[in-house]
Amino acid sequence: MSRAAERLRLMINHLDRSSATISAVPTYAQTFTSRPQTLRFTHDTDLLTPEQRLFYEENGFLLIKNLVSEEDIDKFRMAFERICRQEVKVPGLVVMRDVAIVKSEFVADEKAVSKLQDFQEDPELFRYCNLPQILNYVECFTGPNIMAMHTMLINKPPDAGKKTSRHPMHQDLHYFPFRPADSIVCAWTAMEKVDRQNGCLVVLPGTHTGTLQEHDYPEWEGGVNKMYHGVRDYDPKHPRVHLEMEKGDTVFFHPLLIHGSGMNKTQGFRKAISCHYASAECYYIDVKGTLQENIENEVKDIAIRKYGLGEITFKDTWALRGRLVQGERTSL
Ligand SMILES: CCCCCCCCCCCCCCCCCCCC(=O)SCCNC(=O)CCNC(=O)[C@H](O)C(C)(C)COP(=O)(O)OP(=O)(O)OC[C@H]1O[C@@H](n2cnc3c(N)ncnc32)[C@H](O)[C@@H]1OP(=O)(O)O
Ligand SMILES: Nc1ncnc2c1ncn2[C@@H]1O[C@H](COP(=O)(O)OP(=O)(O)OP(=O)(O)O)[C@@H](O)[C@H]1O
Ligand SMILES: O=C(O)CCC(=O)C(=O)O
Ligand SMILES: [Fe+2]
Ligand SMILES: [Mg+2]
Repeated sequence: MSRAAERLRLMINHLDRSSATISAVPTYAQTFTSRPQTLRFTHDTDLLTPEQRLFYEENGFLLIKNLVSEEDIDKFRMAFERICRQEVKVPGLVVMRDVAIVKSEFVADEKAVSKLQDFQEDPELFRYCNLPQILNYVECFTGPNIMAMHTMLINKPPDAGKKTSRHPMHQDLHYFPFRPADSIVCAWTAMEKVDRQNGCLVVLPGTHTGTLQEHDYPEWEGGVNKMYHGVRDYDPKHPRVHLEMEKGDTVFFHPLLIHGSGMNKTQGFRKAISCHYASAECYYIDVKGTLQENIENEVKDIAIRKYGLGEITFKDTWALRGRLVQGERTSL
């Protein structure tokens, strides 16, 4: 047994025996989730410290400082700018504009773009998903066979005055027709300093131990972006944590963790790059008749309308976009 594993075993024994909390483990969730008796959400790869494993088990997220170099982030930023200037055309890429500016005149400029989605065919941006230091952490949550299922570069615009720059509280699993949830993880890297002013991520710690909630468009007066569904009823009293991060810091989080982001009150475009990974052993599920049927219908509509695809299944919209990044492609 490795030293880290041995420390973890001792720690778990301690948890099982004692009702006291461990002061070394910073925990936001301990008042409303029971402490894990077994480790359900993490694998032992010798990378995570026992404290980090317990933190993720209890809170559903883990922030790693300074994981991606400035140099890489600057390169991703340049790749983003080239796409905005329309100097490259990337197959499958979805360029989204904020609902508040979408009706205004088109300008080929980063100021018109609020999000790039599905950049798996852009070699420079997709390099993010293959960064070894990211995959080493991802493996702790997915195991060794890893698929990159969903890619995004978010360029959160200054709020145009209608609060449309907010991202409602949601669970990413709502969008995914594959399981098990515990073998899925999102990596989200700040491309610059993100804080409450420019709309950092906001998470409800511990909610990853719950179930998938019903999602729908929130009733916001100023409008809501396409597909920005939110959890219909979440407990507004649940403690929230604002994840303030520096350039290169990366948070890994569980797809059931309820999270969103606040308004961008600055004049800058807040940038982050992210990838949702899943174990290649995950399997597709049929979401017909479930809470996810509304998103299935929306995604299928877009696939048909935008890509001129005939009948396509929700499952296939994912199978076509997913890419193997480590190990063997077995099931997804
Ligand atoms: C190989 C198979 C391909 C299958 C493709 C399937 C594509 C769908 C992908 C969606 C999957 C979502 C997965 C997310 C999973 C992770 C969890 C993340 C949580 C989120 O991030 S939720 C948000 C994710 N969704 C998006 O980002 C939406 C993606 N955006 C788009 O699909 C397009 O940008 C959009 C919104 C459809 C617009 O594109 P386009 O049709 O090119 O734009 P037009 O300018 O022509 O406008 C058409 C029409 O739409 C209105 N519009 C435009 N932008 C918006 C907006 N942001 N919000 C609301 N409405 C918008 C525009 O006004 C036009 O309306 P009309 O009434 O004038 O027709
Ligand atoms: N009225 C609301 N209904 C639903 N979700 C909301 C509402 N207000 C804020 N949120 C969501 O809560 C999350 C964070 O909101 P928060 O209140 O922390 O941000 P903010 O108001 O922009 O910033 P701050 O509180 O720091 O001033 C975001 O996901 C946001 O979309
Ligand atoms: O970057 C953000 O503002 C939130 C992104 C997010 O949660 C998502 O796209 O799923
Ligand atoms: Fe999300
Ligand atoms: Mg607020």
